[in-house]
Amino acid sequence: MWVLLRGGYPLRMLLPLRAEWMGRRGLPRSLAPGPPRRRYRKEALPALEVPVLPVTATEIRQYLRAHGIPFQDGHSCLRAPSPFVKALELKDQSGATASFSLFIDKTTGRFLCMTSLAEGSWEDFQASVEGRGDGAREGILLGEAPEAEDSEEVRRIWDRAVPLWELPEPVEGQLARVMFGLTKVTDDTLRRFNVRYLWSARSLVFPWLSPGGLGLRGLKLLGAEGQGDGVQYKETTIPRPGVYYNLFGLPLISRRDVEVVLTSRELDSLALNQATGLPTLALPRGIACLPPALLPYLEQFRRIVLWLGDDLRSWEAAKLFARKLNPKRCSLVRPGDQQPRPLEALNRGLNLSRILRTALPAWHKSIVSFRQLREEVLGELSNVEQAAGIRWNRFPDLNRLLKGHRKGELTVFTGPTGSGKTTFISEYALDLCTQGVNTLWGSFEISNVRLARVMLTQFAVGRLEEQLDKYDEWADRFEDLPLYFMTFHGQQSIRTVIDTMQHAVYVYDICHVVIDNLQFMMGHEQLSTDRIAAQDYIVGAFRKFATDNSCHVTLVIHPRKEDDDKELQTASIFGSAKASQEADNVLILQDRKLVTGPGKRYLQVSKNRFDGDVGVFPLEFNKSSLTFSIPPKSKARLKKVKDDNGLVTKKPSSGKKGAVPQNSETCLGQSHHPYQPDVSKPSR
Ligand SMILES: Nc1ncnc2c1ncn2[C@@H]1O[C@H](COP(=O)(O)OP(=O)(O)OP(=O)(O)O)[C@@H](O)[C@H]1O
Repeated sequence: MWVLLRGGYPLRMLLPLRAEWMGRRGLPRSLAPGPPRRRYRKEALPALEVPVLPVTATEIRQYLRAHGIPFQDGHSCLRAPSPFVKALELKDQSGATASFSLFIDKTTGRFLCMTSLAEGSWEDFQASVEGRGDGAREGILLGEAPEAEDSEEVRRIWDRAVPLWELPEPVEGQLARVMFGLTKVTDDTLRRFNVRYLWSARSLVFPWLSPGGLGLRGLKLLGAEGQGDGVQYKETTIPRPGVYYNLFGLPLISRRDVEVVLTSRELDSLALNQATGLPTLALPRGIACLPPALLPYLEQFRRIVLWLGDDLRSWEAAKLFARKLNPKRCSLVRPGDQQPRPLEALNRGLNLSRILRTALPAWHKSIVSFRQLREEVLGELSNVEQAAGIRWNRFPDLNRLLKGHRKGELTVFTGPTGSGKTTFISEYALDLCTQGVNTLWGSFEISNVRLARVMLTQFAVGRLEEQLDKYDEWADRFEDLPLYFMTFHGQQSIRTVIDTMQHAVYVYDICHVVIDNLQFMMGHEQLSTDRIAAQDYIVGAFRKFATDNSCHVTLVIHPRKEDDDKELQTASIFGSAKASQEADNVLILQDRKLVTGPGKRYLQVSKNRFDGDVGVFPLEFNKSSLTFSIPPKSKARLKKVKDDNGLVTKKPSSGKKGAVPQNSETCLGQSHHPYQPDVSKPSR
């Protein structure tokens, strides 16, 4: 009997939020479309103390060759005969292809057998091949997983939902079509994709079906609400988003299809398929992520066109996903006026096939001409606001100075010991995370539990100690944030940390990594020259990582020892000038009072490569919610100082020319928090 599976290497160093400290619903769940996965014994999941090195595609190939296992090199996976098929005595139904039904992810080594649905880590695979499997300890295939906890609810909703044309009141069907922009989508298309409507929730219902179309694994409900002139859509998935892995449209894909169009919404897939007749698939969580667990299902396609949406964020997501899918087989539809998202294109009477023909190859050689870049530049110029990045909800002054949070940048953050660096950076990252920025935390100094407690308090904007009855409500919402933690504590080697970050980018589409703080990667060098050289090397490694992976890295660095009564400057960052040279942004938490301010801390942007705006704004700390916010009607003013070197020139702060008035908005003490994702839910 073949045995599987324990978590693969890097997953052990990454802690998804739900895994340990929130794990009320932490049942093992399968990660890919298809019938329920086979489970392994939970107790077979050992806590790993010694980090195992990640595997490379070359090592996987060498291993397979050394053990006489034939394989085919695919786009993102290697395909090999599945030992699990033989072990389970499953019939090989369609010849050679089915016999090569084991997909091994080239980046992580994780495997999935498409026939038996056995899955596991690279180590599990090796253990199985080498016959090291001691069934009891490693976890024997237990047969079908028990029914998921939500399955009854899924079935109940599905049974109550009906096709749009079967609604008792035809006018309801018409109304729904208008709300969802489906007036041009035919009944036939809706029937093929098995789309229903749940009248009581005024929601469309998209099923998550197994590849054969037989089993029902989950549902996505899409509600629409009129808002002003437009319509606001709201998605609900069962199971919850973190484990909803439905490639919508999969049952309609034939084994012979060699081309597919990926969309970010089910409605777009319907429109595209109807207008072009091409196979289409919708990603389960839109542009938020492309989980590697879905990659085996996309291996058969020689060409993949990504048509994800009509804004810059969709375009950026398409470029990132193409890397994972192998850019050589990907083409991207660029957003533009005449290239809106597919459903809108259908409704506007545009020719969708023609738009698809304009898709640009995702693959670039290392040297490009301006001709290849000109469209990209135009995209940025015509979407200036989006190109400036994601704006903070809680820190409007940061938006004024930095304009937004952009991919691929390195931010260095410093401040005196104990000034509140971790507390501030936690809220700064949380703000972005609640807006869908997939975030990875490396907290080497304080434990993940303590950090998560701070974050949860900031998320709820209040002390939860005194209202434990609200804990679950907040924790449930917090759990759905795309937030992950490295499980490192104390000194770590930079190589291990970068490898783990790399893995997280691949698996969770991480766009923001927070490292608190750099000193924990510097080893134990005693000599100050060694320490400075070590720091330069580490800063260089993070810089390269940010650029290569289009991922923002925020790096906390301690300042050098300075006079207590002096303000910190860019040059006060510990080490050589390398950190501030490599950084795109330098933020300093100053704990000396503003000259004109009320004795509060303030944040200084002392370097901003994006457009050069630098300056300071006051922060007010709220001890019960652990949040920083802007004091209402503060007399303190924002200083805007431009300096070519990125160094701050000290200037008197009040009443100066060029000063920007302080935003008087405040979030504290309000029962309604504009930055909460869903304010109508729990009360405080
Ligand atoms: N502005 C503030 N005023 C008062 N207390 C604060 C403020 N900011 C943070 N704190 C509190 O001070 C303590 C230390 O904060 P934090 O760990 O964020 O500081 P730090 O600068 O990261 O520390 P270190 O230099 O040790 O890394 C925490 O208990 C936090 O709640």
